[in-house]
Amino acid sequence: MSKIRTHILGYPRIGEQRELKKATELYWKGEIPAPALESVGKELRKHHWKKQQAAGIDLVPCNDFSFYDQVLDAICLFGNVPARFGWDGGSVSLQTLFAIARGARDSKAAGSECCGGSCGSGSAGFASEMTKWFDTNYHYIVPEFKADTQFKLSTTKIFDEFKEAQALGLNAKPVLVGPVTYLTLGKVQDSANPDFDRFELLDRLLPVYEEVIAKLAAEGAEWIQIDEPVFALDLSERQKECFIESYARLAKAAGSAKLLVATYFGELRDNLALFLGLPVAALHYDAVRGEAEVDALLNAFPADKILSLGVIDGRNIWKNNYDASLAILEQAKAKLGAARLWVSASSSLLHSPVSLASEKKLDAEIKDWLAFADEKLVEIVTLAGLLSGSGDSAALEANRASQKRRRESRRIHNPAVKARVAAITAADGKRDSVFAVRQEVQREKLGLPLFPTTTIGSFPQTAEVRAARAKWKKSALSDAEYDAFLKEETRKCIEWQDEIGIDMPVHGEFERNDMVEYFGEQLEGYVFSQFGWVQSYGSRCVKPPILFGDITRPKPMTVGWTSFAQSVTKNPMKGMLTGPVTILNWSFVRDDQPRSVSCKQLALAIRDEVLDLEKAGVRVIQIDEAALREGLPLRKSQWQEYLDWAVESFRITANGVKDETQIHTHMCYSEFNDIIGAIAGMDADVITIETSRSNMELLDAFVEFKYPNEIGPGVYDIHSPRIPSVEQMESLIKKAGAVIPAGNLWVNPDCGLKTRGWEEVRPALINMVEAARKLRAAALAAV
Ligand SMILES: CN1c2c(nc(N)[nH]c2=O)NC[C@@H]1CNc1ccc(C(=O)N[C@@H](CCC(=O)N[C@@H](CCC(=O)N[C@@H](CCC(=O)O)C(=O)O)C(=O)O)C(=O)O)cc1
Ligand SMILES: N[C@@H](CCS)C(=O)O
Ligand SMILES: [Zn+2]
Repeated sequence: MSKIRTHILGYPRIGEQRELKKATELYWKGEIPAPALESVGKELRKHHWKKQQAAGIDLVPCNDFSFYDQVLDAICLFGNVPARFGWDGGSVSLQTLFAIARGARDSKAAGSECCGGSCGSGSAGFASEMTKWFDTNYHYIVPEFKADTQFKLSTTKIFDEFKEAQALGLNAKPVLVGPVTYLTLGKVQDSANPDFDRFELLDRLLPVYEEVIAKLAAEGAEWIQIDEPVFALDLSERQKECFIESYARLAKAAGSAKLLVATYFGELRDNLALFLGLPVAALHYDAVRGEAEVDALLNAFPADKILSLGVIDGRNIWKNNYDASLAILEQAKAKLGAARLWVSASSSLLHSPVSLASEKKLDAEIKDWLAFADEKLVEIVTLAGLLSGSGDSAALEANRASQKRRRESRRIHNPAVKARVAAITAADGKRDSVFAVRQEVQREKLGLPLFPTTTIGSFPQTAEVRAARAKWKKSALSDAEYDAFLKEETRKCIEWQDEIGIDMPVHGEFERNDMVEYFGEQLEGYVFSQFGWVQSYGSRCVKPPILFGDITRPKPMTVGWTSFAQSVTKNPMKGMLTGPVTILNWSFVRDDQPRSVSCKQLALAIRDEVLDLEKAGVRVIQIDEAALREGLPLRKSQWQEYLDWAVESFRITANGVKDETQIHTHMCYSEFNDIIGAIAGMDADVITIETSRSNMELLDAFVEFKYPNEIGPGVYDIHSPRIPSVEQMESLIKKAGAVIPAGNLWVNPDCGLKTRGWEEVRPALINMVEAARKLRAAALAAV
């Protein structure tokens, strides 16, 4: 029996202890030079290849490493650098790469980047936009196109990393984002030609792909992986034509090298025939998200190609069920034969934490159910071995036993929670009165001025705050000391808000490591790791908590902090919670029940918190749903079903309160046009949204829909270190005021202030309050 080959599409780049994050941030601060950062990158790549090799992976990827983002690497590879960065047309430097991602104060000195997000449009080298990668919590840099965009080979990274692997004795598989995905993910930013069709650029882009592929082939690459995850989306005829044209040309350019085209994150549906017809040697398919389609795929699979089946979930942390995977793989083997079948993970392992090895505190019972990236490597190799008939039958038995332990664990199932979900009725999601009635009651109770000012919740998570938490976690700071420190931070923050005249203060979220992890840590049914970091954008990482069982809230989670905060001020304090949909979308969630059920369990737990806050006298409660939109399925036909249960979950959470309690929600970086009906259906009294960078354009959806409730369109771009002036914010509020009734309009930043420094936040909020005051005075004078 021939051996079945194994490979992965990509490996996490951050390092087991986030070495890449730490080195990159030191470089940004000027504390280490570029060669030192390069050397950390090189060591990490070597370490990652060695781990894959040691696990027995046959074909390791290269160029999956990145100092920031793989799409940004492609932007640099193709010389698609926006003109504002002053690139001289030579090899794109690391400085320019970071400037595209983070902004450059001076386009001629593109290394002097200035922010952790992106600079506002007033700055010469403002950063390129960043947006989420499909339905993940990973963000990529958006390529920018103009009608006259030209492409030319402009970096050697992909060749250098291939050679680096060669020098270590590995014939690695270079990975590159595909041309149709690249053009689809980019945006036309051309004021002279706003309607330019970006797919017109294909003919200019393909020669660079041909050059890269031919060069890799000449250097000895046996396989080249081209990622085309847009196959999981609804494709236009134009995109389909682009696929045909692209791969006819790339297949010719490959020469002695063989191409593998990878799709992941969803089913192919009506793109199946197009995918299977690509003139390439191998195709990768996500058999986790696309399990229901495997039959159709196998029945139509061409006789001349290799199929790479991703049976290990690259997006979640559960140990693979070997029996279930083997059933799929056996079926594929029977159709294609062992020589034409490869075993892999569904997607790149970029979306998985690195390794379980350093998790010393993780609950032992639950740890036995998990597999992070390193454990997934072993799973891939074990499955291929079992399939080849040479496998480790003890491993199969151990896997069966572990699956059984998980299935039967008493810790997963809580009959009371299941009964409570089953007993949910429409009344649970309904306020006592309609918005117009509530608005009157709340106006009277809260006594807020016109254009009330507030913020979104977090204040700067300074190095001091994070260091105190780190010390407390290591027991170098006692509970009492940490508590006193946090109280002092909170008190100072609230007093300052009162001093500058913020109408509705927040407590600042200093006690929270992350808006999702913090709640996960306090809910029963969750465990959390120590080092389970996953890259979110650039050097920023998140540590998603692990939702493993039925959810309960053993005790109030935020009432103590919010009550303390309220005691500091006479102004109405806004209590701050993360909503069930966002907690779900930013957690690793159980795979043994529908997401909708987990979401409703979370909704009931957060509802209890909302009601406890109300009981404690908190008159305003914000329930953040930052990730509501990103949870939308990739196919439009599935949107409504998701929106139905997501909105219902929010309503269950929020709507048990009295009319006089004001419910806020918040959403950042969302396009609202196509989901505005669902947002209105949430029936929050106030919604705050991110609008400043779009110059209030994102408000259009609310205006067109005649959104009835109150709105706080952001007037301060918190991704930028720039301090907005009173006039800038005044003009944004006026713009909003022209289309939203003045009595419904709030004044606030786009999002939380946790990534900003106090030196930026202080003047920006003082200006914001002043802008609101001026407009208030003008409005009163006009009466
Ligand atoms: C709004 N966003 C969020 C997303 N997902 C979430 N789960 N949460 C979000 O807020 N997705 C979309 C966006 C993405 N945006 C961001 C913004 C900022 C970050 C970020 O700052 N991440 C931090 C890690 C945050 C954290 O949990 N920190 C912990 C641990 C801190 C730490 O590393 N401590 C060190 C010691 C430090 C010292 O001694 O000074 C250690 O333990 O070794 C904490 O605060 O306690 C990051 O650093 O990347 C992410 C996404
Ligand atoms: N309340 C959170 C929302 C972020 S989306 C914050 O202010 O950071
Ligand atoms: Zn936000």
